[in-house]
Amino acid sequence: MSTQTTSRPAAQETTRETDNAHGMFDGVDLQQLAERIPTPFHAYSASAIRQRIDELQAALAGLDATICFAVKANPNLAILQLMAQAGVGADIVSVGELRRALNAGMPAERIVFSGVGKSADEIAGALNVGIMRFNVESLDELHTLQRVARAQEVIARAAVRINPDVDAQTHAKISTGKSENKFGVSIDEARRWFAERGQLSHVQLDGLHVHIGSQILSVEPFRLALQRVAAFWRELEQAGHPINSIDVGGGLGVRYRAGVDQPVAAADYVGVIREALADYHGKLLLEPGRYLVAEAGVLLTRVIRVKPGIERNFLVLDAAMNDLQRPSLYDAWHDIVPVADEPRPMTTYDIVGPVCETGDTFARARELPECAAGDLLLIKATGAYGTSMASTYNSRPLAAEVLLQRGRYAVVRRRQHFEEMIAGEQPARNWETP
Ligand SMILES: Cc1ncc(COP(=O)(O)O)c(C=O)c1O
Ligand SMILES: N[C@@H](CCCC[NH3+])C(=O)O
Repeated sequence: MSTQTTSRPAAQETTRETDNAHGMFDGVDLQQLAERIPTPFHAYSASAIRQRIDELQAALAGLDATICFAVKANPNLAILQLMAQAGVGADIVSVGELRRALNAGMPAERIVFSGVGKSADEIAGALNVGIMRFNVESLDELHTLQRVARAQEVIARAAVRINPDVDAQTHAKISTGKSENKFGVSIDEARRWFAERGQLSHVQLDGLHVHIGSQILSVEPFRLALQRVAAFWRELEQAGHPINSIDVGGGLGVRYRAGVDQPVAAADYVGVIREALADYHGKLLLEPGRYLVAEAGVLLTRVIRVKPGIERNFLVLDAAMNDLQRPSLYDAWHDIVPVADEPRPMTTYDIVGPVCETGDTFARARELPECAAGDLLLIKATGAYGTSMASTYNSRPLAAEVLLQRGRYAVVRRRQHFEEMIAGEQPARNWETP
């Protein structure tokens, strides 16, 4: 799919914190943990998240850069708190995410608002708390921002999201930087915005933003997109439109399949940013989501039963597509391993959940040590876009989330009660005419 063109070795295959050999994860014995917390549940390693933040911050040393974590990757308050404590801000796409970021202690001046569908109410809410910047994705949105800011008698800071027409070489559903995608505007359109920005009395349009997609495993798409943004920035400077902030988006890929995926190291990624924007000395923003949290998370699940099917052997787990959608939605690979480290003969299973559709499949024809009912398994690299995309499909309550740190654990979301799941629903009693 993509080629690794950098000379530096890719990010290390395992780290001390994320090493789950012998059933340990951030110093916690997962067998013991699963005695305390009913499966399925998500576990995150705080140490592994901090390690990723440190890696990226170290790579950015000397630059005027702020990391704004893409909240959509994992909006758990404890995760956001961890980010806030490390000086990381937020990239939000809804007022729900804004509220989470503020509740977690992220200062408004470290929050950027992206997305093609910001409503006037959402814009008003974000302006009210004084967020750092809006990444504006259409002319209509720019006019709405001007209108709302004027009504509030404030100046909104804005960046135009450029669609650079670059193929991120990733899954089509998570590619965002091609001209056929709904995101951003062309450089031609952005040029017109700047030419006419004198008409914007309440919007300070002085930023550029680009985000070409997610789970990107090569530096080349980043390089190409940034070169296009940099050329446009130079053109704007010469035309007398100073740019104070360039937001390079997120998209850095992670290792879902050991021995196969070769993620780009943070230093190489930042190297590309430094190179493409060598003559730019303003503020830099980054919006990584997956890179900071994916490999720091695992989904713990037990085998309900082994079912010999007509053509295949099925391993039926207590986790399902409602707990982790990625395999069903994108045919995504996640490594799956037994927690117990005993030698057993290998066998081949289709690994499935209890939900009533064939798409509820975590892996097809996967080689695993022979399993039995009650065995504890780990589905790996589920820290990003796991719980954030979870649902209660088949009326399965949302799973618990647990934060681990050097041998200790804290439940950061308890398993949803059935009553909570149906809260707000009611029989059709009071019929009204609109
Ligand atoms: C605007 C924007 N920024 C950042 C991200 C985070 O992406 P990732 O999790 O791939 O780093 C996304 C999602 O792709 C996005 O749409
Ligand atoms: N939900 C996607 C990533 C989407 C990125 C958001 N812009 C995934 O699980 O891979």
